[in-house]
Formats: sequence, structure tokens, C-alpha cells
Amino acid sequence: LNYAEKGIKFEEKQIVTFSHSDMPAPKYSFIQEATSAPEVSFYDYIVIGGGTAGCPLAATLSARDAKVLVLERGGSPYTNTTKIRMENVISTLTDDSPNSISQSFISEDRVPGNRARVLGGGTVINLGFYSRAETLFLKEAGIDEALANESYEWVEKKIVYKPGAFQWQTAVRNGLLEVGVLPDNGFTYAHLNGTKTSGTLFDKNGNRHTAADLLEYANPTMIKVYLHAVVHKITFTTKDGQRPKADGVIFYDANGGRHIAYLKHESNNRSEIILSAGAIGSPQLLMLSGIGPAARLRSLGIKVVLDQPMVGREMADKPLNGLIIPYPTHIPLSLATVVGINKTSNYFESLNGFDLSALSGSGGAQPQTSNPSQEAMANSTRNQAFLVQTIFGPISKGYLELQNTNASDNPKLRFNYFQAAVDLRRCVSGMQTIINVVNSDSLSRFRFRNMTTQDLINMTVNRAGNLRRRNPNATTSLEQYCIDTVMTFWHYHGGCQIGKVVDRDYKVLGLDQLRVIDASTFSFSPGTNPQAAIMMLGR
Ligand SMILES: Cc1cc2nc3c(=O)[nH]c(=O)nc-3n(C[C@H](O)[C@H](O)[C@H](O)COP(=O)(O)OP(=O)(O)OC[C@H]3O[C@@H](n4cnc5c(N)ncnc54)[C@H](O)[C@@H]3O)c2cc1C
Repeated sequence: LNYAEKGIKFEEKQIVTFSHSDMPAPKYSFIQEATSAPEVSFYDYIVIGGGTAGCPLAATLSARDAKVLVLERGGSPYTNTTKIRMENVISTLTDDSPNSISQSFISEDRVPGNRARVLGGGTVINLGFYSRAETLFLKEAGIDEALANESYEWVEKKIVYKPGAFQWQTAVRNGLLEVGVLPDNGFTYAHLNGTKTSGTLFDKNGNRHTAADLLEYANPTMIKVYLHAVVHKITFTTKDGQRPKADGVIFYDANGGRHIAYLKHESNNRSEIILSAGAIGSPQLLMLSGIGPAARLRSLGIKVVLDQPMVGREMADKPLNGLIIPYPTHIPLSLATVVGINKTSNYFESLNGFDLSALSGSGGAQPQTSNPSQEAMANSTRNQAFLVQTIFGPISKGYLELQNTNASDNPKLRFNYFQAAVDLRRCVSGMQTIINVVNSDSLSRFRFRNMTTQDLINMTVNRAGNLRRRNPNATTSLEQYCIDTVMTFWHYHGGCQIGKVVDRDYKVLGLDQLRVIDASTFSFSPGTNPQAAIMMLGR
């Protein structure tokens, strides 16, 4: 973040650039399977996790003439680009096979979730909505606003698109304006109160562009990316009386081969290991490496390097609640390109033609209406929209704990959705706005005439109800509705927060040569959606 201050300029001529159009998948010579990695190697920087933060970070470092290694546990997003097209977002998330690019889990809250397992990380499996963070986020993190803006532009130039006018998104935008989510901010990436259209990672042909594309900015002679490289542990030198210093990383390839990458001794001053394994992966790996709550680590046979009780604490996820709206006509599918931001800290988004409730784990019980032809239409996932909301923050926090010492397994996660009363109040207020939008004139032509709001509520409880809900008839209030139908917004964060696990330069407290750069450092999820802020941070 101090590059500009220090007068360091990026060598633009080293950067491989393409025009921002629908380009073919890049063929990077520096991306290889980890099976081809030497047993021992040496680098200036070792980035663990080639995800949303890791890719822009590694590209940036390599363009500064540092020798950079990226270790990514998943494969390439360019192997099967059909899988990551817009129409396949939900089928990718429901693919639970061992080679899936999405690893699913169920939190202790009984809410199913997904985490990326692919180069490009969350940007390869997410819903693509792109919106910058509020300035509060920059202020709290102490990030220079001008440098943040330059970094956003660096990302946007390569992978962010202005969306076309989708019929459903236009109706939702008009509905939000009609019920008072004002002003109309038109098209902008900025985080502003009111209703706006923002960016998307999908181009006009529905092809997804991801953080992996940012590696086009890398200096190809200075970077190496290994795929299917599962990092098991960071190693430390611990000389008597001195702070532990991170010096290497142990990783395994797809054939189970063990490799170790070390930081180069001669470049010690700028050498670092940077953990960008995401909000779930980074605290997990710190613990597996001996940095975490000592008693718990010892109980799993892990040698303690630093007793750090805050690793894995204050984990959070934004709750998702909304209404399923079956409609009587066929309209082209769309993912969120419009967002409403109101003064009571709710964010409203929508998608249509996708069955998001397939992810709720409730088994997708069928809607109950009194009209058979309505039911036939409502049963078709192509003919339904999901109008959803989430809240600022959230205030409710949970935790991450190791279940075992296998880096590929999910740790135990609890997010405690709505534990804080203010989160529940915000959800109720947001649901009231959603009900108003659903009943607005703008959406009236997308509604079955005799399907009431209560019908929609019942349908959503049945289809999107989470695994915790036991009795659908027990949903008697909007408070209970929020609790019974909460799903993940996938904005996991925390576990390595600034001031608790890392300092304001993202350096791990109490250790040398180790930083964390990803969503695990956040105390709240930035913006309406965090990927813009995370890529900016990586840059
Ligand atoms: C389904 C879904 C929809 C979403 N929709 C949106 C949206 O529309 N807009 C938005 O802004 N945000 C969205 N998000 C959130 C956003 O995508 C994430 O917050 C963001 O991608 C997280 O970035 P990260 O760098 O912290 O982690 P990630 O991008 O997850 O990167 C972590 C990387 O580390 C790798 N890794 C983990 N452990 C290891 C290990 N042991 N060894 C080697 N590699 C490892 C992972 O495979 C991964 O590639 C969505 C997320 C999901 C899952």
C-alpha cells in the first residue's frame, strides 16, 4: 500500500495486456500441475491460495521483479469453461464430487455453504456481482483511497463488465425505486444509498472472467503457479529468544508427492509467505501450522508455535433471506446486476431463472397453490425469481475450529446467524421492503394474479427453509421467517481479523515473514458484495 509513497512504479512494459473484450482463455506457460514441482525450491514470495486475493497479489509482486510462487489446491478454471458459464452457476455449486471446483459444507447452524477449490477462487464459482466497498471500509482498514481506486480500475479494466438490460433486473430496479429505495444512482461501481446497476464478471455472451485472468498482468518469467498443490503447513525457524519466523511451506501434489518451498535467504528483507487461502482456509492453515488456541492444537497433536486464541474467532457470514416469485411468462435468466441499498442497512438483489432454493438443503418441497396450471409454472425453476436481501455487517459472530489435521477437509464452522438482535431487526425490516417490492406495480406483470404474498411466504418456507427448520407451520412472524429461511450469502469473513490476528499491514502478530491477505482479515463484509474489495486488496 506504500508503493506510491515510496515512489515505486510498476514496469508497465513487463505486463502482458489484452483488450477488454471477449478474449479466448489465456494459455499461461507458468501454470503447471504440482506433480512437476521440484522436491525443494526457493522463492521471494510464496502465496498460499490462488484465489480472489491471491491472483492479483501474485501478479503484482511478480511485476515488481520478485520471484513468486502460488500454491493452489484446485485446478484450472480454463479446463472446462462451459462449467463456469452464467447458466451453470447453480449446477456447479450442487456438484459435490471430490473434483468439484466448489467444496460444500454444512455449518453448525445447519446452513449449507460452498467454498472455492480452483484457481481464481470465489470469482470462479460466485454469482459475479461486482460493486466497490463503502469508504468506511477503507477508513477502518487505513487504506489510501486514491490507491484503492487505482487498484479497483486495474481489476475492472481486465475482468468487469457493464451488464446488458435484463428484463427482470429492470423490473426489480423499478420496484425498488417505487417503494422508496432512492435515489436512482444509474450505473455505478460506487457504494451509494439508493438503487443502482453495478458490474458483473460475466461478459455479454455469459462467459465468466475471473481473478485468474488477472495473472495476465504477471511477469511470466518471475511467477510459478502450481495447481492441485494442497498446502498442509507453514514451517518456522524458532531460534531461542527470537520471534518465530515463517521460512517455508509444505505442500502435496495430486499423486501425494511431498514438496517444500522455502523463502530465499538472500532476499530476506522482502521475503514473505502470504496466506490468501480465504476466510475458511487461512485460519485453518494457521492452526495446522501451530498458530492458534494452544490447548485445542495440542489435543490434535499439533506442535504449538504461537498460542493465539483469536485465530478462528469472530467468523461471520451475511445471512440471505428473500421470497421466491414464480412468474407466468418465460423471460431470459439473469443474475444480480441491480442492488438496492437502504438507510436501515439492507442490501437487495435478485436473480431469475435459477433455483437458488436447490442450495438450501431443504429438498425443495413443492409450492402449494390452489390452481394446477399455476403450480405447473411455479414448479419450473426457469419461471421463478428470487428477490433476496442481506444486511450490513453482520454483528452476529461465530467461530472456526479444526476437526482434524487434514488440510483438505472442512473445519467446523458456526456463524450464529441472527444471534445479535440488531441483525434480526434488520432482516425483518428488509423483508418488509421485499414484500412491498413484490407487490409494486413494476412487478405486477410478473405475478400470478391470485397468488398472494402469504402463498409466496409459504412457498419460500417450504423450498428455501434451511435444515434447522423442523415445522413449516411454526413460521408465524417475520422474525421466525428470517430464522427459518436463512441461507448463506457466501460472504464468509473473519478468523484472522486486523488488530486481533494481523496488524494493520496484515502481518501476523507475534511472528515474522507471514501475512494474511483475504476475507479472513475483515471485521465486516465490505460493500454489498466483497469481491471488488478483496481483489483491490490483493493488488
Ligand atoms: C456461491 C458464491 C456466490 C458469491 N457471490 C458473490 C457475488 O456475486 N459478488 C461478490 O462480490 N462476492 C460473491 N461471493 C463472495 C466472494 O466470491 C468471496 O468473498 C471471495 O471470492 C473470497 O475471496 P478470498 O480471496 O478471501 O478467498 P477465495 O477466493 O476462496 O480464495 C482462497 C483460495 O485458496 C485456496 N486454498 C484454500 N486452502 C488451501 C490450501 N490448504 N492449499 C492451497 N490452496 C488453498 C482455495 O482453493 C481458493 O482458491 C460469492 C461466494 C460464493 C461462494
